Amino acid sequence: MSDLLTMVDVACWRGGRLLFEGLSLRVAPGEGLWVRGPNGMGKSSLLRIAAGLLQPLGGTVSCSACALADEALALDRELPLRRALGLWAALDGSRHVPAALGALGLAALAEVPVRLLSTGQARRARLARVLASGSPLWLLDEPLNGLDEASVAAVAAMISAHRAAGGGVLVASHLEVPGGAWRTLELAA
Ligand SMILES: Nc1ncnc2c1ncn2[C@@H]1O[C@H](COP(=O)(O)OP(=O)(O)OP(=O)(O)O)[C@@H](O)[C@H]1O
Repeated sequence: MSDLLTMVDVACWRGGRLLFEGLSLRVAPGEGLWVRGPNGMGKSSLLRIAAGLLQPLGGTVSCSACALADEALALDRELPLRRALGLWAALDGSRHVPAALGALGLAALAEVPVRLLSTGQARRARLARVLASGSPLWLLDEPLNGLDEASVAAVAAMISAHRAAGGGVLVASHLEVPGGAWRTLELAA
């Protein structure tokens, strides 16, 4: 099966400096790749390049349909959560919203407007958005930030199931993320 993400010899210039160069990686179906490194090394920038949101200085990027969960909630604050997630699901032509709500323990909040979610609930909602998208490749930026123990377990189960179904995950995280074995990529100065 072909890779979900391939980067070859990628370089990134941001904030007036070279963050990294000569970076190559791949994520195959079922795989997880964990990007580590100190603050400011370019982990989030790497995910944005993979998502096509940031132009690399050099190199080539080939990425299947992907969904990025970063700091941005990217959900309409005025809509009930179920409908806000539905906009993302519709974009990909999939119907994964009930599964996403259930997986992140958000089913009881389906009709609550996004703006009323607590900080932790909103963090779970940004991950539910990724699941709802039905995308084969997930790009997760610090997915465990601000999550309680039960939510971390839910994220682990969600990642395991996604990988078992042939999905791939590229995660940037300071904490070890459960959900299967990870290959690691260290961004260092
Ligand atoms: N929008 C932007 N414009 C200019 N420079 C930026 C922008 N976003 C980030 N940078 C710079 O790019 C560098 C890498 O940032 P990035 O967020 O990719 O690092 P990171 O490894 O994810 O950091 P952290 O672990 O703190 O989240 C930093 O020096 C940062 O100041």
